[in-house]
Amino acid sequence: MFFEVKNLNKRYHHHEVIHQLSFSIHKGEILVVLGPSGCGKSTLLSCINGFEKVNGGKIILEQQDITTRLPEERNISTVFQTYSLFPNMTVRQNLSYGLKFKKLSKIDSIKLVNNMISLLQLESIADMSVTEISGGQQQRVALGRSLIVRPKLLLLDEPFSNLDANLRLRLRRELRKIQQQLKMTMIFVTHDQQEAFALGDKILLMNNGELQQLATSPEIYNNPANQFVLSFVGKVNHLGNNHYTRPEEITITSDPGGDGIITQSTFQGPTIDYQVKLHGKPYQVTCLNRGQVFSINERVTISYHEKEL
Ligand SMILES: Nc1ncnc2c1ncn2[C@@H]1O[C@H](COP(=O)(O)OP(=O)(O)OP(=O)(O)O)[C@@H](O)[C@H]1O
Repeated sequence: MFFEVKNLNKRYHHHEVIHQLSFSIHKGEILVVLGPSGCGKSTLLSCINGFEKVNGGKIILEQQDITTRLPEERNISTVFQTYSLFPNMTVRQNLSYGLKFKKLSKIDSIKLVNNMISLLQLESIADMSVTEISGGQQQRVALGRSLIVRPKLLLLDEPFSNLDANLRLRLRRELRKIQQQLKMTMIFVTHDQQEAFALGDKILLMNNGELQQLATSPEIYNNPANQFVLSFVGKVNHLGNNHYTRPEEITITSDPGGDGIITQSTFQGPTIDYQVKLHGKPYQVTCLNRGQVFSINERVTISYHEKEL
């Protein structure tokens, strides 16, 4: 296995933030760490990159135990939410900064910087100060600065959360492409489910410092391991005794004699969200918008398959 975390424990004073966490990653994979605010995602990254000491367990990179190594001796790079670029330098100078410690010839350094500029499409802003470029461009430079030193493992801590929705989407796609081109192994932290589903080869879902499920996006969504996972990813209608159905698994049919009644309707464009009341119980329903729109107070019948945890 390329990278392994075994029985990791981390405490701040007496507060245990990570408890017996174990997982592994293949080379060239993106693992997305997903979980609610405060569940320990950033702390996990800090233990992996060595900014924080662990209280138990092992961290192994390419069969080498790196648990107690200094951050600069781990061959791991981190991209943060705040870009932390050098404000008095140009894009090119920011990119070349990390290479100073690499004992490369000047020509090789220039070549690597130029390659990174073209990989990240930064040609038109390469000689501008980083204070003069947009947030999306700054984040691309921060990514480039981490990639240029060719770490064995790249950690990304909510790198796109300061950017608007469209830019996030674009950078997510670009990151995926670059990751595949460079065959880079990455751990990407987010609390955004859509981002996790779109990016992760695997998703590690955490709560209160404990692993809840480690699986692909479809597995997590379609076969949640427990109640926490079921409720954390997507919407759900709980039917009692660990039975449930997802809103998109319910079909509505217009029926003047039906027992269901439409009580809420939210038009989303490609989909429409309804609340249907049936025998006093509200059901969340998501329908593909195929032209039929149900009205509030319209009588309907609903049908669905129950699933069991
Ligand atoms: N340096 C620290 N000293 C003491 N407690 C800390 C420290 N850093 C984090 N914590 C606590 O550890 C817990 C986990 O924090 P962490 O930042 O890892 O969570 P997170 O999942 O990354 O949250 P978010 O999504 O909000 O960034 C929180 O209860 C936090 O208050």
